[in-house]
Amino acid sequence: MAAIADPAGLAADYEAGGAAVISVLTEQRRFGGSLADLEAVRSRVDIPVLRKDFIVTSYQLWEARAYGADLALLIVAALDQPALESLIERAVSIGLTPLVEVHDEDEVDRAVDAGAKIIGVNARNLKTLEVDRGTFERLAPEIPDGIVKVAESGVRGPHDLIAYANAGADAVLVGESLVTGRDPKAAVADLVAAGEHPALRHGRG
Ligand SMILES: O=P(O)(O)OC[C@@H](O)[C@@H](O)c1c[nH]c2ccccc12
Repeated sequence: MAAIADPAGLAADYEAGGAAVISVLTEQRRFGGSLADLEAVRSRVDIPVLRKDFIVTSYQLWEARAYGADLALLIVAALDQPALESLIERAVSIGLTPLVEVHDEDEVDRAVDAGAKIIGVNARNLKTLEVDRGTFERLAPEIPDGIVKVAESGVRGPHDLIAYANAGADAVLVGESLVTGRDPKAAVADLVAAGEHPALRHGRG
């Protein structure tokens, strides 16, 4: 994955471009992120910040809160069902909104059963890092109405965002294409404009 020289500066560009939430990868060993990045981003932007990491203990939720996160990613594949349930509950109780990440039908069921209110369908296989853009379209119908649906990974530009929106996505989580692009603020603004197109309002918002 691309290294980010100045995460807080990049986050400020995303905010200026109209991003609704900033996701900060804090996983160090595989992805080179840090809690210092989370703290730096938090102090630079006014919009909500998501801690993106492999969270498996409630301590990591407290940590997320202490370093300024508003949301925390909970990856279903990394957790057994009792752990998923207790981490969702704990997150909510300390004022963190959980974004519950799934990769297949079985994980959707587990997320729903555990009480997830926001589910992210990650098109990227976390073992191979390969992206299958059909994943969201396949899983979205399995997610009950009333749960916010986030399409994660693989958004190269407005075209992919529109495809996800047409498949039922309420939001998208975008990493690589913004990190490696030339003008992150303009790239976010293009995505936001595409997402606001009236033709995409299928009875939502
Ligand atoms: O870089 P992309 O394809 O735009 O994807 C962003 C995000 O979905 C992806 O980075 C991600 C989602 N969940 C994760 C968990 C761990 C590491 C990375 C991720």
